[in-house]
Amino acid sequence: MNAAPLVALVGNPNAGKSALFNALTGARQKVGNYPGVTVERHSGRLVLPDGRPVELVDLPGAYSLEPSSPDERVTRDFLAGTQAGERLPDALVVVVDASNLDNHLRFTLQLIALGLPVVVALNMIDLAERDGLKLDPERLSRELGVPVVPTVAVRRRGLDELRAQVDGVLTGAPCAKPAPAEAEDIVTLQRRARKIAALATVSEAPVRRWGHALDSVALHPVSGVLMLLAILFVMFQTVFWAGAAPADAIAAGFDWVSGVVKHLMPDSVLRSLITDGVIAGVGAVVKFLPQILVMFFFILLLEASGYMVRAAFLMDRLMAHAGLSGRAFIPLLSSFACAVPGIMSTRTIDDEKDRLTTILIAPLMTCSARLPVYTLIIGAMIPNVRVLPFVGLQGLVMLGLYIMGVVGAFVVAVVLRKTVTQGASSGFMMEMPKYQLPQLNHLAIGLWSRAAIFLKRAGTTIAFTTIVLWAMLSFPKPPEGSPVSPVNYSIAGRIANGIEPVFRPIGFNRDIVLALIPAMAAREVAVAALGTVYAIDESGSDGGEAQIATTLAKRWSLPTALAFLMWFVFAPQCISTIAVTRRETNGWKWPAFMVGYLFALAYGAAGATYWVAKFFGL
Ligand SMILES: Nc1nc2c(ncn2[C@@H]2O[C@H](COP(=O)(O)OP(=O)(O)OP(=O)(O)O)[C@@H](O)[C@H]2O)c(=O)[nH]1
Ligand SMILES: [Mg+2]
Repeated sequence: MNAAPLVALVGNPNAGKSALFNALTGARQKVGNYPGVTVERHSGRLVLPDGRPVELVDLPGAYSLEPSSPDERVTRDFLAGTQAGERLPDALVVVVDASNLDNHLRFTLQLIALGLPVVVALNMIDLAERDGLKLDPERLSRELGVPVVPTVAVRRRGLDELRAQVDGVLTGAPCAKPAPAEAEDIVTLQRRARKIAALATVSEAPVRRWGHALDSVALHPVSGVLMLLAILFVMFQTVFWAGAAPADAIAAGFDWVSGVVKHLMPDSVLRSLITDGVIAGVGAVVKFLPQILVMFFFILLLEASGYMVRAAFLMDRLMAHAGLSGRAFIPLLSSFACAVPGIMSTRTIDDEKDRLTTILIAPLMTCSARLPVYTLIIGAMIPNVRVLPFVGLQGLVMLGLYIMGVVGAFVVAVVLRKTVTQGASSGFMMEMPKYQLPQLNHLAIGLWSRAAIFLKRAGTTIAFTTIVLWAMLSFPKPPEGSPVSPVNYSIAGRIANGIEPVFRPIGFNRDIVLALIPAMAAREVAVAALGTVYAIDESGSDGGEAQIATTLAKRWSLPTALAFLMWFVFAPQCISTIAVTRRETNGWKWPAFMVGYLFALAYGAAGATYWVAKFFGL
């Protein structure tokens, strides 16, 4: 006798399902396990107003029907009727948090579209009222097309009404089912949820209202993308505008130290090591600390204010076009700081192919190590002019390079998804956080830790590589009166001259080849290397660090500089990234593939840039 209808409690995590389950079933509960997984199955007996029993199951909370954990998978399978040993439920009680309505309605809409009889428990009404939010349950019921019962699970409020409505949907003639909606993408779903939530809202406190008003701009497919671009635009303009003066001050400081050392020490190999090697190399990199901090200030600000997750929502549709999971957004976003943590955080993507695609394109996100390279070349080669009153050309070029990386990543993802990592992508569900004023001390701590990481790199990897490079650039010394320059005579110079023909077709000169090889240790080393090369090469002149830019402008043509920038957009110039890819993919196959395709891309893009620029007579 298995006559008792089966009803499931379902909803977002923390909606109050278990509280409601306890209130509805009291002591009549059973705890078991779903076969094959360590997920508990809670069921109990609910008694309808006329005394008939119903089996009530409390499902694990989920954000969507696309599972990202074993718990969510149980919920999905249960609702699809494919969970082993379970039958399809006869009705659902969807529990939503009234104070967080638009977020929770998203899943509700998906659940209603399943076509099972549904009653919505509008739970936590007490918290909503405390927050100054007044809702109209009848209006909500009309918009959703299902009964809505306000409840306060912890105070046992609304339980009788809920039982009556469950009875109603179980016994009532099966109403015309809503046409099972097409699997909607997250942005559309979110927009519908927000609209319904707005219609069901009678009044709300001003703070909540502003948040909603902001969201209607920030999440709109057109105005939202414009807003995102505007924010990025301001960010890059500020990097140049606010970073330039302190950068010059730091460079002047290193020059001063170098001058003092030159004054105190007689001309010797040791003095050259200190001034041309360590000070010129490390100084060339440390100079970019202000710019990096400005950039991280923006990123931390956007994260802390609650905007970043919204940007993720906005990007989801685009990501889906590229065959990427929305979950790839956060790893890709952190790759803007550094691809290493970005690649490690792909562990949250449970589909293997999704994850692999994300790992393979993560190095295309412009990491902060490229910033010194970009800033140096742009500062030296792109005129500091205003295109419009507030729009500097240098900032625009920088934004362009970042966009180039992103566009490149999308194109690569599309290609990979059609070839080596075929498969479908899954959607993205997350709770939308409230907008918040960022806390200054959190920002300060965040900035401090970035600065520490950067300076530590400058003091270790970069200093070490620079010293090795200095040695290879300084020895052997040309004999007195030799017409060959010291750099060309050195080991490094000879190696670079040997490799240079490979890069000549894409417009690279020997200096670039010299900079690229040690830059495999860390991208910033390219800047340090140029600093050291020019310090040794121009040792006749004062050779100060601030002069790299002048030397560059003198020695490089604009097409060469642009090709060099392009190279850095695409090239896998970083050993740590390759190492972490090997670790995360358990083998050499994928890192080898990644390095191969990125070098090919970099070579092609740099070459194309060089020749197009030459063609236009730049
Ligand atoms: N003020 C108030 N608190 C509630 C209400 N319903 C539940 N809570 C509290 O909200 C918290 C989360 O409730 P749960 O019942 O554990 O939520 P859940 O939906 O089962 O969460 P998961 O099992 O994680 O999906 C608990 O601390 C409850 O006491 C309510 O109506 N009003
Ligand atoms: Mg629970």
